[in-house]
Amino acid sequence: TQSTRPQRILGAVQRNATRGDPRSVVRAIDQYCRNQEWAMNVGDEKGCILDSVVSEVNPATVLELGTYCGYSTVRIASLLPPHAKLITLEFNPEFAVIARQVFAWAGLEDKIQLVEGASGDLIPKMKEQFGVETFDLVFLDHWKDRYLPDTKLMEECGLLRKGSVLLADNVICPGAPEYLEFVRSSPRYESQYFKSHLEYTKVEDGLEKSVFLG
Ligand SMILES: O=C(NCCCCc1cc2ccncc2s1)c1cc(-c2ccc(F)cc2)cc(O)c1O
Ligand SMILES: [Mg+2]
Repeated sequence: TQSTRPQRILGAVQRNATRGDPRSVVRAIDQYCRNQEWAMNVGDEKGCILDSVVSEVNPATVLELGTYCGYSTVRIASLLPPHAKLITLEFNPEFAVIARQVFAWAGLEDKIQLVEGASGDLIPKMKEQFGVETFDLVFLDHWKDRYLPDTKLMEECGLLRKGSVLLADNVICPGAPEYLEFVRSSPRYESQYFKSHLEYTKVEDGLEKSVFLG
């Protein structure tokens, strides 16, 4: 039977990356998706911006919305301090199966908790079910029309504190216009745009970093 793109990405990791070496996993996925077939990983160019924000925030608690094959999850987890906690939400069970194997290959499964389900259902359960107080960093990379409602939901659920950082992928392509308008005009956020390109292409895209002011 025909393999899926996530299965082929996992194959590229298992063939080309070294077990327990997260950077080699990231490199193997980037080389495959740049040379063989495009996939919606944040990619190497935007990935460097993600790395710099993670290093600057040095978060103890991270929420990622949208796991896919776990490329950005591995990038983030490889930069976290020892007892930090990364929760990543994935809606598609087939993606989740692949991502868990990518985390295992990278040797990061102890730092990452993958939860399957829709962000709108899971965010209200974060405190009681996952023992989370607030998130120091949130990486938004799921359905683009959920960025704004889920940001409002995280505020309502008390999951953001003064200084929490939201980092949103794809604010230009595919685009999240309502989200951009909100974080750039709200007095409760300090926003900054990092211009880049859509993964593995020359198309413009970028990341929006927004600090919650409380
Ligand atoms: O859709 C994208 N990403 C979200 C996938 C949706 C997965 C979800 C996870 C989850 C978890 C919890 N609740 C609900 C959800 S829904 C996406 C798309 C492109 C793109 C760009 C140009 C194209 F021509 C074609 C695709 C590029 C990207 O970097 C993306 O991130
Ligand atoms: Mg994306």
